[in-house]
Amino acid sequence: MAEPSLVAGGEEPEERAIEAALRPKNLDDFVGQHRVRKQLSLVLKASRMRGRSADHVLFSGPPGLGKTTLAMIVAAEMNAPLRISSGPAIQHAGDLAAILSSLSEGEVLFLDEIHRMSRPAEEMLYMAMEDFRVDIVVGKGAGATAIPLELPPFTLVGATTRAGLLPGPLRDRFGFTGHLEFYSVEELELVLRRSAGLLDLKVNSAGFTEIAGRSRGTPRIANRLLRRVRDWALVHGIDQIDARSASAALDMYEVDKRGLDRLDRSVLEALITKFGGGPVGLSTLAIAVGEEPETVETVAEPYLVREGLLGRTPRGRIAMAPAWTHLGLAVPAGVFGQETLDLFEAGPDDEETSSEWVSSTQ
Ligand SMILES: Nc1ncnc2c1ncn2[C@@H]1O[C@H](COP(=O)(O)OP(=O)(O)OP(=O)(O)O)[C@@H](O)[C@H]1O
Ligand SMILES: [Mg+2]
Repeated sequence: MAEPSLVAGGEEPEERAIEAALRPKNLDDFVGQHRVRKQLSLVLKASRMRGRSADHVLFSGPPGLGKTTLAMIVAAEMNAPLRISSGPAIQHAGDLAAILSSLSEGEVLFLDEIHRMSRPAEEMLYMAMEDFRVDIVVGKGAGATAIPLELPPFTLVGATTRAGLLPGPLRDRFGFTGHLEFYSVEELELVLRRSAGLLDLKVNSAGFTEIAGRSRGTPRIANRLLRRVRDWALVHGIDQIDARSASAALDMYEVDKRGLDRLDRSVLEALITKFGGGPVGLSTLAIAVGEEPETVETVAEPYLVREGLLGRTPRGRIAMAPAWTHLGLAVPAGVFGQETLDLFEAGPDDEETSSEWVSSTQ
């Protein structure tokens, strides 16, 4: 199997440590997402004025856009302690009861990947969110009794890459939902400027623009590419990074002008050269590029679909007209353009193509 992609990245501890170091610590440092930021700021300010813990908050959106960062900012802005857990870590209602019963007044509980919590835990959470109370069940079968337990007021901050998978009753119990959008190139330039300052790196405006344009609308990717450009500059003895050095560095890492990496391009190349543009089934396509179907589906496809380069149809994957152009090939007659893709996207209950963005990590 190929090495982890630069764009999809990995979960190495070093990676996480750097990510933590670059995280904005307050709302003023958080770039972009103006609507969410303004609304959240108001919610937090009002709770501070009332002297109460803030309403429960949900952040949704694709990976790497700042959900965890915002959860930490909520706690910081409320001057409250923060407890972190996640849906997959809470498999039994008892796991959740243990966390809830040890919260202190005003504490912020961050539940990442909240859509992956077990059903019984989820039901316990409903009551905790609404009434600040849980029923602890003691014993089994007919002799089981529920002992009610009062909880101190707390703020739940949930994060999910798949808001569509959250049950309605859970979604309704959040007082505020912030949906994060992909960032513009200009916003990513600001993210990069801030990170370059923290990393003590000299980059000129054109250099920032070059990196931002290849970052797939995602701050996490922007920061990652910046670090690779930094390595390249160091090795090549370059002091001030400009568009040319940024571009040479990212070309070397095989991240192209559109943010596509090696895997993305080999998927498109295989689709076009081996299968005449498709349709071809996912597993056949995956074999052709020497990857697991899941990797192709979750790592490469979401961005290719978003960029209008690849279409998912009931009969398999197809290359869209811009895919030929992107690879420098002439578009053959009869190839699907964007209008046709929109037709496929219209299917109401095909989750992968709903307007709600679908995580590339699940
Ligand atoms: N608005 C922003 N301004 C500056 N930096 C940001 C912003 N949003 C995200 N980042 C940076 O991107 C990195 C990833 O953000 P974060 O971990 O919050 O994403 P996430 O939405 O929680 O992703 P995941 O769904 O994978 O958990 C952080 O290290 C942070 O430095
Ligand atoms: Mg996160």
